[in-house]
Amino acid sequence: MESLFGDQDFLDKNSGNNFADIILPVPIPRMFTYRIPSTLKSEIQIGLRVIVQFGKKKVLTGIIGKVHNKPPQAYDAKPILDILDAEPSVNPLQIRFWVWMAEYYFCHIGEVMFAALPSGLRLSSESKIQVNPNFDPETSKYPLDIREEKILEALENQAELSYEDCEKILGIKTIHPIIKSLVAKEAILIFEKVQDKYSPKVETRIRLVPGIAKDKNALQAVFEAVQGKPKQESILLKFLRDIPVFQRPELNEKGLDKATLLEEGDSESSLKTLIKNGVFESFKQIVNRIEEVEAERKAYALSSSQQAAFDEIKGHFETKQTVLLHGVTGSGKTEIYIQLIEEVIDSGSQVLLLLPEIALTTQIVGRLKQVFGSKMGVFHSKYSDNERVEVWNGVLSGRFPFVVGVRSSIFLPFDSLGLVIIDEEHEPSYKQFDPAPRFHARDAAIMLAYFHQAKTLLGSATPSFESYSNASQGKYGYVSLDHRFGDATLPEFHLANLSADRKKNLLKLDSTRLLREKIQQALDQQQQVLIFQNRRGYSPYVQCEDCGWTGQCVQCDVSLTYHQFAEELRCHYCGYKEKVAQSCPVCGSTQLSLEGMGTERIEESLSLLFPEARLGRMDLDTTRNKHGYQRILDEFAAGQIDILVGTQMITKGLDFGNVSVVGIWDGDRILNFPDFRSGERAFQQITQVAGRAGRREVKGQVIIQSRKPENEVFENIIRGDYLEYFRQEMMDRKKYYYPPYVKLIKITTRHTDFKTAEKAAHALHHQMAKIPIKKIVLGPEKGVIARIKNQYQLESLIKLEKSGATQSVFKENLTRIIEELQAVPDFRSVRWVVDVDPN
Ligand SMILES: Nc1ncnc2c1ncn2[C@@H]1O[C@H](COP(=O)(O)OP(=O)(O)OP(=O)(O)O)[C@@H](O)[C@H]1O
Ligand SMILES: [Zn+2]
Repeated sequence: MESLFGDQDFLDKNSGNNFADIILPVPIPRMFTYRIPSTLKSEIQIGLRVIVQFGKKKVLTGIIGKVHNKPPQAYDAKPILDILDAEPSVNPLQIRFWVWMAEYYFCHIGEVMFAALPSGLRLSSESKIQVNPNFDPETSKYPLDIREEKILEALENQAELSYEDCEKILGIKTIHPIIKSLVAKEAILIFEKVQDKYSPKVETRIRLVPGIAKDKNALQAVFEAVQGKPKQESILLKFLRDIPVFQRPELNEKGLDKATLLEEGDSESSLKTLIKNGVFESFKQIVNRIEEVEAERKAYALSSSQQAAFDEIKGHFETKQTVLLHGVTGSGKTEIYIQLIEEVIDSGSQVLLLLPEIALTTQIVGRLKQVFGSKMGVFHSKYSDNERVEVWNGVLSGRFPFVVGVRSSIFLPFDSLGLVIIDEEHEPSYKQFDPAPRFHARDAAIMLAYFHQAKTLLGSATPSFESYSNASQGKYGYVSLDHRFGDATLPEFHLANLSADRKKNLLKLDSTRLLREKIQQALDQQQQVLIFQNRRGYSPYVQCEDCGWTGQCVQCDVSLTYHQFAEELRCHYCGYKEKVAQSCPVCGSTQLSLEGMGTERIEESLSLLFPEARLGRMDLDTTRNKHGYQRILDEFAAGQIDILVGTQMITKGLDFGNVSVVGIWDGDRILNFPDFRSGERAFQQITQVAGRAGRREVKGQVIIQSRKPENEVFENIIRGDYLEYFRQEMMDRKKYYYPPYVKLIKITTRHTDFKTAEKAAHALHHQMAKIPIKKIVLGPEKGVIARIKNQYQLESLIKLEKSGATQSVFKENLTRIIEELQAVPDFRSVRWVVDVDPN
């Protein structure tokens, strides 16, 4: 990858420049240029929040992206009205990264900004203000003037005010100087929506008043006074047990959290009495939401092959930015990461470790926490916004030199990354599907590392073909670990023939005899079993046996999945639900049958087949709340579940010693993915889930059920022959022009009316064909799902040669074409969604 623009624009501060490009929270493709008034010149800096006028009436808050001396050609630059903060909110490297992302993924820079900023810092077309919860008028260093006080008064009655509200309250036209001053005085915060407000977590703490804490006689007197009042006495004793005031006076200073003091059931009113009588005092303190955990162990010593891999990685880093670590499942990649991370943070640089989905990888996060303790920040997708702001601030303040996070953690305010690690780099979930920016976190992270001049390590047991081919061409360093850590060996594979079993009447509730036997053996030896099926719910189709009717979503062209627990039919695309009909809505027949197996139904079948086994299920439906996933994992780890049925959630990173059997319920379903990557994905998915078996002493066995076990993909997987499989597939990719040989761009045309969508898609196609570069334009064709949420989807696929220049020409033209089409009256409400490097 190459930088698309020069470095100097982004690195220099303002040196007599007259113009600034501002990133605004509005849907315009690029930054907008404003004039820097001479009064602000000395303060202008990249990353500062500023106030500008946009259009006739709107006043917006934006971020300075660039300063320069080129006046805009198409319009007269308006002046920047004011600067909001003394310090920039984002650093120049971040801005540079945003610009790259908007350009590469063909979206608005405002959209990137929106994805990147936690809402506490986010800007929108209607910024609002709230009281800063840390603000205390009594102790504030900065006196407020009358108008400022008026605004704060108004905020006492109303949680939030818009700029316009403020203007009305004061009866003036230009509110921004006052807002700015209030922000500078730390009296208010600017935010976007009420529910996004950042509020620090406040704890009430209790301590002995100084007169008592420093005087044994005074304390003695207190004890005498509470004699006969056992409730008060008990609180006093509890306090002194936790805080030995005379030996450790500093602990009394810090106080004891009120909740802890009262946790053994002591009464709140007795505590109040003690406070009223001048024994205790209470005070408030802002605390971290993110728990502090001390490191509990040192990194393990590496085995000799791990050490060799570690040395090779570092050797490659001498000459290459990126290295691919191809290590089979259970080879101990995580321990190698740990050593590298330690080295880099010891040298004073930052480290980012990306994981496909934190909730799905709590085990690895736990292992890292043991080693890095409170130096490590965790950036979850299930975190609340407040928690995100704390991680953001932790990176800024240096509290977290190391962050483990999901794809959006690439936007954190790093200023000196030394290393970025992307674990399970092949994972499709690294790609953001919706909304824009539709970025691939692996590719974006490589770019981010490049901007920081940092190294990137990609780790996987089943590398993506993109990365493997980059490695085989020498663009990336390549390091391989081909056996498991310790004495563990790779699992043994068996194919179980569904068709043959059916003919011989051996099939029971869709399970083959072989699978049942292997499960039984595992249960007999107190070993655990994982069953994988990539389909949640009970059954994916409800069908009328008389007329063939199937239950369809009213808004999407997909069949509804039956969920037995909820007794509902649900659409997995839009969330539509309906109660199950007792009879067919078309012919009235009551012969409705449930076709196909989802995880819910498999769990039920297994409980019938193995009544003595304890079953568990892990899928989106059982893990919706924040701790659902962890609970199931804990039960599994504690041996309270014998057979765990799950979707792709059970394929990632699980490291349990007692799993001896992995069953793949429907191997064919994995292969039948309507996509050029289906083979690659099948290889990855099956190898990964199989890799959960036999990770310690017990030998692992994997059973794949299939109607067509002779498929050669299975053969390659079973032989574990990644390279052979890669070679075969790459020949096809080359022949039919697919990545990594070409660059793909998918454009989806959406509209509620099919005819309009079709017309618009053809018009687009026609225009794109005229762009004067080498390319292949396919389509437009109905999407895999022709209609989602009442929007028809038509897809065009563009294949470009892999050169930066070609892509720029194409994207420039595409911007123009879409703008022109949007001006056509018929197409005004058509939406075009551009997806670069689609999954
Ligand atoms: N040097 C070491 N000393 C002690 N234990 C180790 C060492 N290296 C790895 N292990 C243990 O071996 C097991 C497998 O290692 P790890 O989970 O890191 O493998 P992995 O390559 O990440 O596997 P996967 O790709 O399947 O997730 C873990 O339980 C880990 O704690
Ligand atoms: Zn739907």
